[in-house]
Amino acid sequence: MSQDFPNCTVVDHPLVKHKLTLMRRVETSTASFRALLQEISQLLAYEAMRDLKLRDETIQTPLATMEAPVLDGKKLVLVAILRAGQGILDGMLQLVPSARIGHIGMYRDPETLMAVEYYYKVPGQLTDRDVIVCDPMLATGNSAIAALSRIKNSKPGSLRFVCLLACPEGLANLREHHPDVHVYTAAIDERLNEHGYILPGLGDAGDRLFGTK
Ligand SMILES: O=P(O)(O)OC[C@H]1O[C@H](OP(=O)(O)OP(=O)(O)O)[C@H](O)[C@@H]1O
Ligand SMILES: O=c1cc[nH]c(=O)[nH]1
Ligand SMILES: [Mg+2]
Repeated sequence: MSQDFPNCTVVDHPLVKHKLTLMRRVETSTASFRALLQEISQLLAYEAMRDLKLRDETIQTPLATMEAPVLDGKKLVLVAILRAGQGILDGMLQLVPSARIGHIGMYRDPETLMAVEYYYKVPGQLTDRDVIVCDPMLATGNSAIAALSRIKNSKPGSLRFVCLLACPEGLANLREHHPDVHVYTAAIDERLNEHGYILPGLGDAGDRLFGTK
């Protein structure tokens, strides 16, 4: 848990730190950025999924019968905040291919920095499911707050948020609106600039992931 933000776990691992540094570098190509985001998302998932429930199943090894733990992938719902959240979702799906998927389309109004929703498709029945909302950037926190509020209407069994980079302003805002939602991130950067971008950050995650600039 982060010292200043009890609602946040910084996944503080050399592999995560190294890959994040590569992603931050301005000269990193779109192809590398995409591959790195998938890889780092799997490392973040390792922590974010640590307390998922298992059930025992009777299996046969070559030598014996045993009760062995299995995940119920269908109980897990991964929700990407479009566009950039798709990069995290793709990485996590490789670990839990049977997870159910949701998409929330949102963009930030550049003037107000408020989130504008343009798409919502999430499995309807969430009451007995673990939901992980994915978006690489927690900047003002407005997009995450809006997405989490929307999902809470369906009363999920549990709800957590995974990002790549957070900042103090976004974490404080998120904590104020959703104190019950734990955040997993690779790093907490210094601050926001006057345009609502994370410093030092990595720039515009969506544009870097999809090569749109
Ligand atoms: O915490 P916030 O201040 O709300 O900022 C974070 C949001 O900004 C980015 O999305 P963007 O609006 O650029 O959309 P995109 O993913 O389509 O590029 C990012 O992927 C988050 O969704
Ligand atoms: O630094 C930031 C802030 C919001 N969205 C991004 O993609 N990057
Ligand atoms: Mg963007």
